Amino acid sequence: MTWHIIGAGSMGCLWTAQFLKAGMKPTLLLREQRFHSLVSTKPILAIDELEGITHHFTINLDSPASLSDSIEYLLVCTKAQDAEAAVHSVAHQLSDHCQIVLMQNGMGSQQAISQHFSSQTVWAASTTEGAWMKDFLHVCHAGHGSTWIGPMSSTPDEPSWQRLKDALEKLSFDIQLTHQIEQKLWDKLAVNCAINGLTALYDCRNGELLATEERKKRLAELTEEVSQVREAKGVPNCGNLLELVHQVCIDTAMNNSSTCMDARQGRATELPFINGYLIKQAERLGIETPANQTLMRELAERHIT
Ligand SMILES: NC(=O)C1=CN([C@@H]2O[C@H](COP(=O)(O)OP(=O)(O)OC[C@H]3O[C@@H](n4cnc5c(N)ncnc54)[C@H](OP(=O)(O)O)[C@@H]3O)[C@@H](O)[C@H]2O)C=CC1
Ligand SMILES: CC(C)(CO)C(=O)C(=O)O
Repeated sequence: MTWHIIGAGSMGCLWTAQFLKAGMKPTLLLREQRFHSLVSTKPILAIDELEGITHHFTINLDSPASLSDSIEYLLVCTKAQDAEAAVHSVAHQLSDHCQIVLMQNGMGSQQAISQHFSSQTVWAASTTEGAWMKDFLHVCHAGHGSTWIGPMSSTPDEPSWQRLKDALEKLSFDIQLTHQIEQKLWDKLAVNCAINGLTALYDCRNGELLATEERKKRLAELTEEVSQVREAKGVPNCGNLLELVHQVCIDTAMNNSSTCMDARQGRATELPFINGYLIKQAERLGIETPANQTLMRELAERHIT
């Protein structure tokens, strides 16, 4: 069984390395230009493990336009704003029974892809694994975590669950297939709605959001609005969301959030799929979200979008 991974950034390289470590032969799909610049080289993927060891693997690279294989398992590791285009770019090669796993933060891209690719089985993942890129095809595994994967499309039949389970079973990551992926996505959305935008606004580490009463108040207001929308959509709360947000601030105290890093580097952020998604859902339900709207306005004034 062969996995194709699209997006050769932190997550794409991290997961590709896991398949290689497990003795599988994944293909990593690059953007056309990047792929063609590498055609005459023998590409090596390097991963710095948390334990201090660096592993090197020779790797199969390809690009959406050059690809001749049919795709049976596709792992999508782009940012949320690029995910739909990435899946469309390989649509011609997706087999009818292809399993597509979406690794994006935020929400909205998963729903759009699962609606469009209704003949394939679309799964969404939520992960607490952490990784960052040291260089092109050189990834650092920054933190061990867990990954939950569940169906976005109407519940897949038993053979589809089994096929996905089999395709992942050799990996040493903690992976749980779940019927409750929507709850996991909403938990992560609450964390990202509260932490990501504020860290970009204050240009601070995650832990510094707990440093003043004013920041803690904003965390609480942002999280409360996520709770209200989630409840109105009928997604059960599995615990206290604000406690979860505080715990993530503590556990990742020294980290700069992905949005803070994107803002520093003048890149587009995933906020339209985080606070932007929440605001749109709230509008449909007639719920006010002043904390999230104020935050998005303040960020836009600083050209963080
Ligand atoms: N890094 C982490 O620790 C974690 C990340 N996540 C989530 O995982 C997702 C991926 O994040 P991450 O890996 O960090 O992001 P990166 O920006 O590091 O990687 C995304 C990669 O996808 C490539 N890409 C985008 N569109 C295409 C396309 N059409 N064809 C081929 N390649 C494409 C990008 O290329 P280019 O640079 O040219 O655009 C880039 O190399 C995000 O939603 C993120 O929030 C979740 C948990 C942890
Ligand atoms: C959990 C958190 C906030 C960790 O930094 C994250 O998901 C991100 O940075 O995007």
